[in-house]
This record gives sequence, structure tokens and C-alpha cells, in this order.
Amino acid sequence: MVPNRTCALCHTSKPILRRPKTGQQLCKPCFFYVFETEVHETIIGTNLFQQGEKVAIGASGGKDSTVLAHVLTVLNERYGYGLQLHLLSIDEGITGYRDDSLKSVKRNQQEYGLPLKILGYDELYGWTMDRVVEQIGRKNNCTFCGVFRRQALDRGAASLDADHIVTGHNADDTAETVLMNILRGDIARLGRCTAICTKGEDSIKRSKPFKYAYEKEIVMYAYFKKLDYFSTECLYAPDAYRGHARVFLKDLEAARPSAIIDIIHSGEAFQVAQDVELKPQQFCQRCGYMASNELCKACTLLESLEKGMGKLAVGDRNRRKLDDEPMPQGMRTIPMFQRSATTDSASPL
Ligand SMILES: Nc1ncnc2c1ncn2[C@@H]1O[C@H](COP(=O)(O)OP(=O)(O)OP(=O)(O)O)[C@@H](O)[C@H]1O
Repeated sequence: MVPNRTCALCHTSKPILRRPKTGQQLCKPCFFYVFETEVHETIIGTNLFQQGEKVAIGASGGKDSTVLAHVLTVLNERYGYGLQLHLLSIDEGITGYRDDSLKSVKRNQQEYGLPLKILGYDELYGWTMDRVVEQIGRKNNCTFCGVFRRQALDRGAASLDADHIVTGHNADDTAETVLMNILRGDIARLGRCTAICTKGEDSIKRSKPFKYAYEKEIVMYAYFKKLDYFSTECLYAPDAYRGHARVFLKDLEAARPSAIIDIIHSGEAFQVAQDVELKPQQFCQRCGYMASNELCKACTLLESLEKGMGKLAVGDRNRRKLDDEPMPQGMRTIPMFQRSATTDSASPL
């Protein structure tokens, strides 16, 4: 980069970076300020939080959630949101990966003085991902991990009596998800994947304050702030299909940086046609968690593992095969879901 003589915002200091989102050359303090202010504007513009809410930050120890914990702590103080922030980590039981990243979370907990709860797949499901992979191999293991994590975050948050879960999903993640849902023709997910906040009936709110934050800027923020995070990819290989969407998105971004935001805006503009039938929500008959069938996805997957049939990666097609197999003695099930109290009467920020 041929630097301008001065920062594009303060016109005083020497610029040290080019902002990936806008191409502006900025000094460090101005970059921190615009990055934080844009997240604040997203929060205020979408009425994301209520005064006094208890917010569980999904903390994986990776860059996104580490920056999220940092920025929310800063904004909560700067703008008096009045949030009770809590770190919530799910230990999937992946030796050499999650155990190391949890060490970063613990160091950050000390640094920010935030309480931390760790909930393990082992404790909740009786299975670690190491053991799941032993049974099913690496193919499809992300399906188990994703379904188990979603429910574990809800259960962890409910046990904290939290009103809200926030995750570090960023603009790149959201744009990838839009692309994936288009490629799969998954209309139901396409309709809801760009929502900044989702709340199923009787479930805890879940939101993505970094929905418009570029991954490259999150990495820059972490780097220049010298934040402590863990940067290794999962040992059990990332979701292959998402990988294609990611590569495609990176190519588009290289040609035109606004591609990421443009795809998100396109996703936001999609409307599900009236005649598209969406499955109604119900509660799992076994564990009481939200479900679109009699059993929730986690109970179905757990049952397949317990029966030694995890390789089926049970979708609707294989449900019959699973039902035909008798329940093993002492089959593990997930405890009943305890919902937390809600604070719907609280006032917005
Ligand atoms: N084990 C976990 N415990 C708690 N939260 C998690 C965990 N894994 C993922 N999350 C939440 O989901 C978000 C997206 O997770 P993903 O696996 O896509 O990782 P990522 O994009 O690399 O994010 P990060 O850099 O924070 O790990 C994370 O930012 C975090 O908020």
C-alpha cells in the first residue's frame, strides 16, 4: 500500500492499515473507533439488547468470539447498556483442539473479569466428539457437532438463567450461509439466516452482533489489540460444503470487497413465498427441546450413536432403519430441558 500521509478519519496521525471493508487508510485508534462504533450502531439500530439483560457470550476461544467478548465489554461500559455479560463455552471433547482453545477462554475470563461456565458434550450427551468420530469416522461428524452445540449453548444459557446468547458469527459467515442455502435450495433457512436475532417459541434469544463485521477486520482488531485467542482449525476437518462457499466468497471479495455485504443485503431481501410450507415447531417428546419432528435432532443423533448406527447420520430417510433397531439397555438420553425466565417486559437500550 502507498500510504496517504494522514489517516482518512482524523487527518492527523499516520495511517497503518487499509480497511478491508472500505479501502480507507486509517491509524490504529481510528480503526478501533470505527470498528467498535459500527458494532454499537448495529446493536442500537436493531434494538438487540434490553437494559439489564443477562447475556451469555458463546466463547470458543477463537478470534471471533474473543473479539466479541472484548468489544461487548467495551461497549457495555462506554454506552451504559447495563448488560450482565457471561462467558459460556461448550467443550465438545476434541483432544488437542478444544482443550487448548479453552485455555485462551480462561485467560480472557481473568482479563475481563467475566464469569465463565463450561458445559461438556460428555456431561450432557455422554459422548465426546472424539468418541463420536471413533464410531462414525470424519465424514458427517460436523452434523453431530453442530446439532449438539446448538442445544448445548441453549442448555448452558438456560442454566445461567440468561436471556440472550450472542455468538461471533461475522459478515463472511452470514454471506456464506446465504450462498449455501441458495445452493441447497433450503428456502426455510434462507428466509431466516440473515436475521440478526432469532427466537424460537419459548427459546432463548440468539443473536450475531458481528453480522456486518468483516472477518478480515475482526482479525485486524484482534491483532492490533493483541488479544489472546486460539487460531487452529478443528482437527476433524471443517464442513466441506461450506468450504466451497467460502472459497467462492473470498474470490468475490477479492474482486469487489462489498460483495460480502451485498450478499447479506440480498439475503435480507428474500421473502419466503406464502405457498412454501414450513414445518411447524413442536417440543421433543423425549427431552422437551424445540423440534420439528417428534424427536429433536440431538435426541435422534444420540439414539443413533447409542445403537451403534451413527454412520447413518440420521436424516428423515434413515429414521425407519433406526426405529427398527431395539433400544439398547440403559440407553443414554438427554435430560429434560429447563427453560429460563424471560425478561420480555424489560425496556430496550
Ligand atoms: N465450543 C464453543 N463454545 C461456545 N461457543 C461456541 C463454540 N463454538 C462456536 N461457538 C460460537 O459460535 C460462533 C461461530 O463458531 P464457528 O465454529 O463458526 O467458529 P469461528 O467462526 O472460527 O468463530 P471463533 O473464531 O469465535 O471460534 C463462535 O464465534 C462462538 O460464538
